[in-house]
Amino acid sequence: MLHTICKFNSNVMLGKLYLSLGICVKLLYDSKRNGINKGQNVVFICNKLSTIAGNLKNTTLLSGVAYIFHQAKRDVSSGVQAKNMDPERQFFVGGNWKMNGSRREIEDLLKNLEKADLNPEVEVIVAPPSVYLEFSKCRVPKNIMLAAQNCFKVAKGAFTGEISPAMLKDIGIEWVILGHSERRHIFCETDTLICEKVNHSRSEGLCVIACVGEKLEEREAGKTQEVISQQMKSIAEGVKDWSGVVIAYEPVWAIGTGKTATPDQAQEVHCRIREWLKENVSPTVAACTRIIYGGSVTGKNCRELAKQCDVDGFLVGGASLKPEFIDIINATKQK
Ligand SMILES: O=C[C@H](O)COP(=O)(O)O
Repeated sequence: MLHTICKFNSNVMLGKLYLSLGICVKLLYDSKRNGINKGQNVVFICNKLSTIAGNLKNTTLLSGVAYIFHQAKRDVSSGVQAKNMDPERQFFVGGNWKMNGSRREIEDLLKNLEKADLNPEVEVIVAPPSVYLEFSKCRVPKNIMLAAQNCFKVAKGAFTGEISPAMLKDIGIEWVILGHSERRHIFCETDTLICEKVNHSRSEGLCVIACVGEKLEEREAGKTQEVISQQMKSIAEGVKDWSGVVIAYEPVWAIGTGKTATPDQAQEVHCRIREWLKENVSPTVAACTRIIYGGSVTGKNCRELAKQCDVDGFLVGGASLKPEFIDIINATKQK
């Protein structure tokens, strides 16, 4: 896609070429950082270029931008967008450290990740306890991003013990986990509150890993689909721009229990979540949104789970504190 957009004609001046290439690379980088997948890149870059072109005064730069804009638009109308809408979703692995770790342990975990041979095609985040986010920010390897494990629904105020998306952004954090079952069931967070948190986080520019999942009794009562649909509905009500949202399916009965969902069970629910997105949001969002699995993922079971066509990664708890986290990150490499 980048190749297509940057296809210059030989009579474009070298200066314009470099300036324009620089903008393309920057925009592509921004689109990746924002969690935008290949399918959305052309549209994203078109929109950004039109904004830049609208604001620029430098005529040389403007002509370079206009040229790329023209090329990008032409490619969109000639079907490049449609081709890239194939669900090529970048594999995503998150490590949720929950309420674990000390400065020393976190330093070791990050050093081990830095030394590891991680598949560069996988997007990796780790979520330390909030008190260690800034400490981790100074030590996290460049190829890994940080997430908070929670945040509140407003920017500031009298909310003792809470942290806001604005505060997370202020210290350079780009992701947050919301709606985790431990927040739902131990801290009694409702769908309404989760919706408000998702909405506020997205509006502040934080990317969100939004969790859904049924309890054992709900599964046994045949209510999995109903529960997941309700949770998806409240999350979706808080999302206008899906480019920075990852959905984590975490069956509550599989979290920290050693009872992993079978690959078929995971695939069945992931497929239904994608169908839900298709019917209730849009086919594009359904095709581009990563749906990751969480619940007793280990170095041993990750490869079979990763083979499922709608499993786009993992949210890992216990095993993210162990060396096997590296095998989980590399699950697709070892297929
Ligand atoms: O956020 C992660 C999930 O709660 C999974 O935890 P677990 O891998 O320890 O089962």
